[in-house]
Amino acid sequence: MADAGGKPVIGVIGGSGLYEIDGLTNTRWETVESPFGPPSDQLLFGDLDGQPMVFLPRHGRGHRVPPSGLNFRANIDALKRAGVTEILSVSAVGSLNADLPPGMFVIVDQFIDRTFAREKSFFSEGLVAHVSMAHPTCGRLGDAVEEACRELEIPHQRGGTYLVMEGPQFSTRAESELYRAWGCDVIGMTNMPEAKLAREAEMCYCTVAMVTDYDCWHPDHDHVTVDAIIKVLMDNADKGRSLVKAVAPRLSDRAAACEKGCHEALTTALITHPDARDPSLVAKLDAVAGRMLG
Ligand SMILES: CSC[C@H]1O[C@H](OP(=O)(O)O)[C@H](O)[C@@H]1O
Ligand SMILES: Nc1ncnc2[nH]cnc12
Repeated sequence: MADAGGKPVIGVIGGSGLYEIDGLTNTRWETVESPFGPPSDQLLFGDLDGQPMVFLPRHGRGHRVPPSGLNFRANIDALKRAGVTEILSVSAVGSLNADLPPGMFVIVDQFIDRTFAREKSFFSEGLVAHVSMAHPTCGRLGDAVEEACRELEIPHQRGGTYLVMEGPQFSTRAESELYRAWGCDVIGMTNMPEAKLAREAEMCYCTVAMVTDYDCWHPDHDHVTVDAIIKVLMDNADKGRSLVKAVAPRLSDRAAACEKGCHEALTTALITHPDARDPSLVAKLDAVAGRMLG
């Protein structure tokens, strides 16, 4: 359990290309068990310039787990159990927008969820909840990421819509054009239901998306391949790691409670009458919804 003495604890979910954190001291990999099953890997606990940090490689060390095989519920539940209050999600994405070339970082603020083969909620029969997803990312965490991008002179865009596809195959040209017509900026396979579950678990969540390719719509660029993605990621890995290092201290002088309301998302969400709740589900939700379930 990471303890920041009432201050925010940052958890980094590292996507493709971000498998470690620079400058982390007092590190230890620990197994965190979750009633929702095994997370992608052990969690790496450490300190970054005195700020407690927890790191989870989204696809596991060695990139073993495909997007549809990720146990998103276990990942978020384990981070919550570890004491994390704010999640910085780092992701590789394709660009759907001519103004977002490879190498650009996008501080995502909206999602369109087109996934269909994933467990999307901690809640189910026996305890029903409906949280708001109107603003799926945390503006306070987004401010910290934006300040860090500016300081490091990383080319970035504040705001953007991330289309989440099921994968694992990349999109067809017709799909890519459709998502562009919808006004989407970037495309990836992992941030949903991650963001929904972070909201249900009352944690701040913000995505920094690193553009690696133009998917398959751009007339002047080849369609995306893993090789091309890895090449851009290697060129940008240092920037991604420096960004995480620069975000962490920006949180340390803040109150743990997020003024955007992320830590109170369940206050108005539970609808099942206390007498009608399933005790076994209530027990499973001890970390995610303990604040509301007592
Ligand atoms: C490496 S190819 C595509 C892979 O990369 C992205 O994952 P992440 O968000 O974890 O960086 C994308 O969504 C695919 O899963
Ligand atoms: N074009 C793309 N489509 C889906 N996921 C991606 N991750 C990186 N580039 C991608």
